[in-house]
This record gives sequence, structure tokens and C-alpha cells, in this order.
Amino acid sequence: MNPAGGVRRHRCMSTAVSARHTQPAEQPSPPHDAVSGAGLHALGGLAHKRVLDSVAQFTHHRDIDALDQSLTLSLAELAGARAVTLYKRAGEAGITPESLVRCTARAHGGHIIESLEPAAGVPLLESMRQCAAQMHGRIERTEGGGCHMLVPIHRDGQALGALLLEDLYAPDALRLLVDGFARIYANYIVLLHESERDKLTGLYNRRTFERQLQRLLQREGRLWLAILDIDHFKRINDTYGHLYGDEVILLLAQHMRASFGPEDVLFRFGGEEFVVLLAATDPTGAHEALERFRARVAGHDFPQIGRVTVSVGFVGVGAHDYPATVLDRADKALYFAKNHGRDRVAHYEALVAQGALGAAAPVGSVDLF
Ligand SMILES: Nc1nc2c(ncn2[C@@H]2O[C@H](COP(=O)(O)OP(=O)(O)OP(=O)(O)O)[C@@H](O)[C@H]2O)c(=O)[nH]1
Repeated sequence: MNPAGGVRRHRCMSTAVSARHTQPAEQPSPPHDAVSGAGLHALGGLAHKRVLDSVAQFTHHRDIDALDQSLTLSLAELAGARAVTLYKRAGEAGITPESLVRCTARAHGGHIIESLEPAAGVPLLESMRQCAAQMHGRIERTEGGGCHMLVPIHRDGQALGALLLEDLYAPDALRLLVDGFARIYANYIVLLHESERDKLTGLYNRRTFERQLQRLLQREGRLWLAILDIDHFKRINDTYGHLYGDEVILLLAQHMRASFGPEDVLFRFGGEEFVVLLAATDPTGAHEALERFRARVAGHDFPQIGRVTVSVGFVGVGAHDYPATVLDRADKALYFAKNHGRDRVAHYEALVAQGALGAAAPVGSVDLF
């Protein structure tokens, strides 16, 4: 069991990365190079420079995962904590799940940074949840003579999460520093979040597609990419108006969240076109997941409009595939589905094997990069 209360999900940053930074403290002796209370004062300009360097470093990132990792590493180094955990609450309507990132100092130098699965009912996770919800921090003395510090992360009255620093010395002086980092992080995460999400649905936007694809490929090795397109959407707009059209887009995004798993990555590419990166183990699993989604949408009674259907094209993606190529293949499968009655799922490789995508196959409509 991890002290932060989670089951390890995956390691995100190697010690080689963190080895560029200050060496971690060995416990239980107080860290000599931490920007601790006395240290901050004594080091003067040097301490300020280190703090500013750390802020510049973690706000350099344009990717939320990298930002989260960098924040925990910066704080672990500056504060000389044995471990720093960033807890984030789930976003509204389940747009982002509850998450934990933990940076731990290794006994012989460097740090390990991991994403952890929040596991219910574990003491320190509960403390972080409470700290986040109440937006109220505290310092707890531990039996070993050190302290745990809990600091909430919030912005404009909205609770975003909490930071937990374990086994600190001189925590009172560090409190201001950690509070400051929490405030900078809160401002920055909101900006990053807005820049990578579609405004209407909260799904990832197209700009983040390549990065998310690479990330998932690194984790899964192989995955499936599906393009989902609402059938006859122009007719819906023309008959009921754009507001109803927008409502259909919003409801479809909700069905996507409910239908696909937490490991799958969901995008709205624009208009009535959506993309899913599926972490399924094989094409049958991918096909079943997409078919479930298709049937779910077809069976839903959309307010005022009634029945709405979607067509889906999907393709396998390997580590060496170009994003533009796989998008084009999925798009060809989608247009096969559109041309063969709509409200269906088409698999690119299966169509190729059947010889169904001949020279006359329709040209994809997705705008390539
Ligand atoms: N309400 C709404 N409509 C949009 C948005 N973006 C694009 N559209 C409309 O979506 C429609 C897309 O229509 P088409 O590309 O012709 O496709 P379709 O009618 O769905 O037909 P098929 O895809 O062939 O089944 C157009 O009428 C666009 O104006 C949006 O954000 N909101």
C-alpha cells in the first residue's frame, strides 16, 4: 500500500529526469538543502532564485500531466519533503476523474513520480479529500518528529484539490511557499484546462489529439481510433434550429462519457464529429465498445427530436503509425458506414480484407494537419 493511499497506476517520470535537480533528503535527518524556515532566510537571494526557477520550470509546461508532475517534483525538492502528493478532485459532470500524482524522494538520490489510482477509505487520501472540500489546510506532527502539511488548491471559491507534503521540517515557514505554489498552480491549471477542452462539451479538443495519441500509445502499445459522426445533423439543425443541434452534441458527449471507459480518451474535433482513442485489447473488444455506444445513442429519446443515430469508422493504431494516416483510414471506414445505411460501425482493416474499400472508396472528409 502506498502511504498516499493509492494503488500505483503507472510511473510517469524517471529518476533520470529528476536527477537534474537537487538531491533528495535522506530521512530522518532534516534536509540541509531544503528551502526550510531558517534555510530560506539564510540562503537569501539563492533561495529566491531557486523558488523562481521552480515556478518558471513548472509553468513552462503546456500539458497538464507534465505540469502536475513538475509541481510535485519542484515542491519535493524545495521543501525537502519525503513525498509530495497532488490530489485533484473530479471535474464537473465527470469531465475529469479524481486523480493523484505522487513524487517520492529516493534514498540514494533522485525522485520517482507516479500517477496513482485514488483508492477509497485510506487515511491520507481522505485527509486530502477533506482538505480540498473544506478549502482549509493544516499541519500535523508525526511520530518521527517531522510534519505532514496539507494545503488546499482553489480558485474563485472553487475547490480544485490539495497538496500533501510528508515528513517536513520547519513547516511553518514553508507554508507560505506551498500556499503560493498552490495559487500559481490553480491559476495555471484553469488556463491549461480551457486551452485543451472543447467549450461546449468539455471533451478534449483537436489541438491535443497528437499528444494524447502518443501518450496512450506509450502506455498501451496498441490502440483503436474511432471517428463518430452524427447522422443527418444538418437536418436536425435545419428542422429544430442550432440550439437543439447544440443540445444533441452535448447529450452525445454525455453518452460518450457514460459509454466508454476511464482509459479511453474522448475528443470533439468540431461540428458533429467526435473521436475516441480506445484502449481495448483487440479489434473485437473495440468493435463491441463502439457498437454498444451506437446502440445506446440509437435507443435514446432525444428531447423534442426523438431518434438520433451515429455512424462510426475505426482503425487499429500502432506505435509507428502517423496520426494523419490513421485519421484518414478511420474516416474512410466512417464514410463506408455513411454510404451503407448509416447508424453502423465499420472497421477499416476488416473492410480492406474484404476488398470493400476499392479505388472508388470515398475520400475522407477529415481535414488533415
Ligand atoms: N448546432 C450546431 N451545428 C453545427 C456545429 N458545427 C457544425 N454544425 C452543422 O453541422 C452540419 C453538418 O452537416 P453535414 O456535414 O452536411 O453532415 P450531416 O447533415 O450530418 O450528414 P451526414 O454526415 O452525411 O449524415 C452543418 O449544418 C453545420 O452547420 C455546432 O457547433 N453546432
